[in-house]
Amino acid sequence: MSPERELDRTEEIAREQAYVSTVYDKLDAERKTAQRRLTETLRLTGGTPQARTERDVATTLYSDRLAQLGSVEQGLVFGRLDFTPDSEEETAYIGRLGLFDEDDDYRPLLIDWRAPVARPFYLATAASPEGVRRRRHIRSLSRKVTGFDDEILDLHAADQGQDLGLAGEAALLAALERKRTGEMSDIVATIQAEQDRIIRSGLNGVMVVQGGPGTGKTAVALHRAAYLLYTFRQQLTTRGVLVVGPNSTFLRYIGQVLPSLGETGVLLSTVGQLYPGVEATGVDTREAAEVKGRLVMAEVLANAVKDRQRVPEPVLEIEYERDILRLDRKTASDARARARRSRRPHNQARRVFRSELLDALTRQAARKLGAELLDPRDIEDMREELSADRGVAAALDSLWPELTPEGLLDDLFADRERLRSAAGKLLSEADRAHLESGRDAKWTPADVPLLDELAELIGEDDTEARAEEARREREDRAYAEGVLDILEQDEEIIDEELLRVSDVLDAELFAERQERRSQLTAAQRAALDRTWTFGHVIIDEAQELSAMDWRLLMRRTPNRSMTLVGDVAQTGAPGGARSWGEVLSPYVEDRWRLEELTVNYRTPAEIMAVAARVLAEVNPELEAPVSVRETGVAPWLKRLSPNEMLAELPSLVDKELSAVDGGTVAVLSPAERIADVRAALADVDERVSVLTVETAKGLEFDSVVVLSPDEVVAESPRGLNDLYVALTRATQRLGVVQTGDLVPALQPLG
Ligand SMILES: Nc1ncnc2c1ncn2[C@@H]1O[C@H](COP(=O)(O)OP(=O)(O)OP(=O)(O)O)[C@@H](O)[C@H]1O
Repeated sequence: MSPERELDRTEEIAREQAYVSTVYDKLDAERKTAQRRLTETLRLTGGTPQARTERDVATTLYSDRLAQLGSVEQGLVFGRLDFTPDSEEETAYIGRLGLFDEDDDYRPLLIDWRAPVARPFYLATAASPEGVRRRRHIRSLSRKVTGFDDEILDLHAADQGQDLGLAGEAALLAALERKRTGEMSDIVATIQAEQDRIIRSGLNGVMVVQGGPGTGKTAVALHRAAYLLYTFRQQLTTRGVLVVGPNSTFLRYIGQVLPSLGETGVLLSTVGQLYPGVEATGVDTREAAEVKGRLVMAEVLANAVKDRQRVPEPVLEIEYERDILRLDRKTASDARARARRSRRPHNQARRVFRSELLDALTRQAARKLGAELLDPRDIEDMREELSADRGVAAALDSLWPELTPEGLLDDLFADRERLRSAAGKLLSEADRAHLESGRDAKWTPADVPLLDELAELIGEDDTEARAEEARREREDRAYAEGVLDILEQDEEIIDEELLRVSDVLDAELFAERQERRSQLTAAQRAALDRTWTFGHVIIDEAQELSAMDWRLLMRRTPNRSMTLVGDVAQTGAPGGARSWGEVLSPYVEDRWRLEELTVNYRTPAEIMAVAARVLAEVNPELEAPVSVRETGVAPWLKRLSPNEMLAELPSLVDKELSAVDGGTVAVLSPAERIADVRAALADVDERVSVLTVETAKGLEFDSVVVLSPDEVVAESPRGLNDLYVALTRATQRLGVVQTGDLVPALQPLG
């Protein structure tokens, strides 16, 4: 760069610094105001219940605002748009949130990246500039502007990224070259046009985002959550947004992205965490997980519940008051048919069944005593006595017991006969054997959708609990009103005191109601409530979900406002998706829209060439995404015996660590060898992760070493898909250690 141009740049940086500093000053002022208001609100005490509610709302509001203002510190201002002279727009600065100058007629100082005005920052191209003359990416470190990259959007200007339609190519490449830390970063400054369209797509309906590895599906999904919360805040804050990921390692990896965008009201969860009260820490065998995920399990479970609704074969004798009552098959069958016809879940229909049988037993007992001698009141008393009798209760329970989802599922998998009866022809003997032998003492993630299905089938008999709650509320109110009456009649009590007492009484009732509604955010409440339904659900790595997982998630999204992101070419789960249509048709038929991402931002071209050969073996019709960059570093392959591999791993990993100079390294191993590999790398640097391919899904590392690829392929029916996933985790370097046969697709490496 010539000295003059260098000087110009320095001056330009100083000008940008002055503006950016003004924006930070405004941020500081906003923080101070929010803090002051919060402190003032917290200081207030007493007042009417109405005032207290208002105070609670204000406290939440100011705390949220403070958290939001605190989260946008880094890279607050990252873009600037200059428009053509004939455009009506003025120069606009784009950043992580919107800030306005109240003293200057609310002139925007900074425009939130999600606002419609910011859109040209992501969409404008030389061919379609949208009134933009220049797009500038501002680089900064803490509050200091360190540089900028300009793009002049006129047709004569060179547009290097034209082939792939990249916006802000220099800033994008700088972001992609950055060393990975083990936590995903946001991409607000460099969102690309094809991604922007998906992020800002409307709230309603089911949208599927299909894209190969590294195309930014996860990034897009999270930015979409932030966009939807910004644009449809009213609608979404009450019901909340759920983001589902494949496992907790993945959730930790993405956990910081939304907070860094100032959004904390999103529940991140795996399917296995969506059944409150159950921690699914067990592990299924691959085969057991596959069987548990099949759609027929819904029928098997429905049968299992029906099997617990029995009738006597042929007569049940019940001892009652030194006599014997007889319950025959026909009476019980009629009662069962009536209870089932009520279409209520098992525990609620149980009431109908019991009531029918108590009627029958009362008639029988009355006949024995000579029914003509009894009046209706005697008969009613007799029914109550029968209902309270332990022997009778036990007999009725033996026919139609109260069930819990956990109890029933445990019994089903532990009892060969029960399972055989419920499965009928739906499961083969081998399938059933997988369910029995694959049992873990702990619940597994694949059990969770089964428990959820059972919770629907079994239901909860909350008649008494609800009646009790209503009674308590009535009593409290009556008591409060009674006391107030007394106080009003007592002339000795002065008005002020009367007011105070009435406040306390009402406040007590109010507090009780509040306790139930609670001050938690929608996301927090949703996490505690199995029957919660969300305003929008985003599912990442959606191709991995089983049919039973889908049933659970669809129950949580009755409005079908969903974003599903995934790649059917990366499906590793044996029960995972082969096509999106197949997965969705039971729920929305063909009413879903497909968006595709085509550019790979993660994996350099050299590595992608290797991965693409594996993909061609999976299915020659599938196309690998196009890499956005090259590194000039060829992937390496080493042939070693298994023992040599374990011995050499520490030094191989050390070499990779120094090659990525402060970046991250992953060693991806077949599941069979993972324990040995972990032991061999026990003392290694914390930037090294040792993982199976399954747990590496969705993650990325600067360098990846794949061990024994032939075993990865052999380990599962979708082994080639797994190998494809493994090879595409790298952002810079790839190595392969071969211990057995060479996988044909990797031949050119050797
Ligand atoms: N527009 C962008 N600007 C900067 N970085 C980006 C952009 N899009 C994607 N990336 C980066 O590319 C990498 C891959 O993105 P992401 O993990 O979202 O891809 P993915 O499609 O979910 O991949 P996979 O299916 O392999 O898990 C991440 O590091 C992400 O930050």
